[in-house]
Amino acid sequence: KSLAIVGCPFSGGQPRPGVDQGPIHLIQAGLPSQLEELGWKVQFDGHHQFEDIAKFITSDPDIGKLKNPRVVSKVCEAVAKSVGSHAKQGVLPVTLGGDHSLAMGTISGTLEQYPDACVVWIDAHADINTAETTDTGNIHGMPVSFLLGLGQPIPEFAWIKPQLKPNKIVYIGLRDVDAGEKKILRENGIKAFSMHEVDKHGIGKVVELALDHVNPKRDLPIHLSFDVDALDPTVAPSTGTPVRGGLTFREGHYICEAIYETGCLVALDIMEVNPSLAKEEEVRQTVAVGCSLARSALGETLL
Ligand SMILES: N[C@@]1(C(=O)O)CN(C[C@@H]2CCCCN2)C[C@@H]1CCC[B-](O)(O)O
Ligand SMILES: [Mn+2]
Ligand SMILES: [Mn+2]
Ligand SMILES: [Mn+2]
Repeated sequence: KSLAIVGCPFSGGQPRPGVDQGPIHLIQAGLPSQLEELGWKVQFDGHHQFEDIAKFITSDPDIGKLKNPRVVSKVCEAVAKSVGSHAKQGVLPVTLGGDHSLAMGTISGTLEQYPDACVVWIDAHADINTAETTDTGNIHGMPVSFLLGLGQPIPEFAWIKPQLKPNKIVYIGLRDVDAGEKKILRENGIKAFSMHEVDKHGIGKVVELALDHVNPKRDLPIHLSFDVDALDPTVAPSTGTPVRGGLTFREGHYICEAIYETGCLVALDIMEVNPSLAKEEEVRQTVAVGCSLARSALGETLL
């Protein structure tokens, strides 16, 4: 079994510097050899993929509220090609962010190869704002709306085929959802397990219910997109938009272990590790949790 680590040194979907250094910190913490330890054949295409794209875009004025729209779009398009080509070769793409706007690329790539794939989105946020609903204009808060084809089409993002259907995505960990996003979730009947449901049912039941919704027969490919800010800030402090009251270390890892156990995982994203936002020990802790989440999603077990 082969996997390809797709390092995405990209921060254009949000304003805080440093998240582009997430991949190199995860790699330098030893992730490739940790995954080889689990029996994976690991390929890594280097730290500089996608970096030169921004150079060719000399001007990138806001489109409405959207910031860095052309660079975000072009980088995500390149990520889609990379993820799609790995998937086509039967190689499991492990995308390391970088901010969560990159999921427009990773999930587009997955759907190219696995049109029937479902998406499990682990996050404090829904990342489903449209150009009309976003308050910040930060595109890392919007990828799901593009993947679903919601809101007015934006020519610069025309490459994104709205292949994802509302009943093929499920969220776990939500606790900071904008009013406009709540409306979108409701109107589209999108299933979301907030931290309230996690408290109520326990993580085991929530994962079961989430998979029952998007993958009832456990026979569909799964794309797991994990934003480390889904975890409580005491667990993953060095991230761009921390929100209190998040998943425990174990709840986060349980989700990854349970997804691996389905045998359906075809793509993994570990996003929003920003190694420049906290003290050295907290950065180390956040990077370490990014690596351990990846290991758990890729077969590491406790016994
Ligand atoms: N919805 C958001 C957006 O910017 O669109 C607004 N939110 C920050 C905002 C601060 C004030 C209280 C309400 N929340 C961040 C989120 C995007 C997170 C992107 B992710 O990839 O980190 O999940
Ligand atoms: Mn390659
Ligand atoms: Mn996110
Ligand atoms: Mn988030």
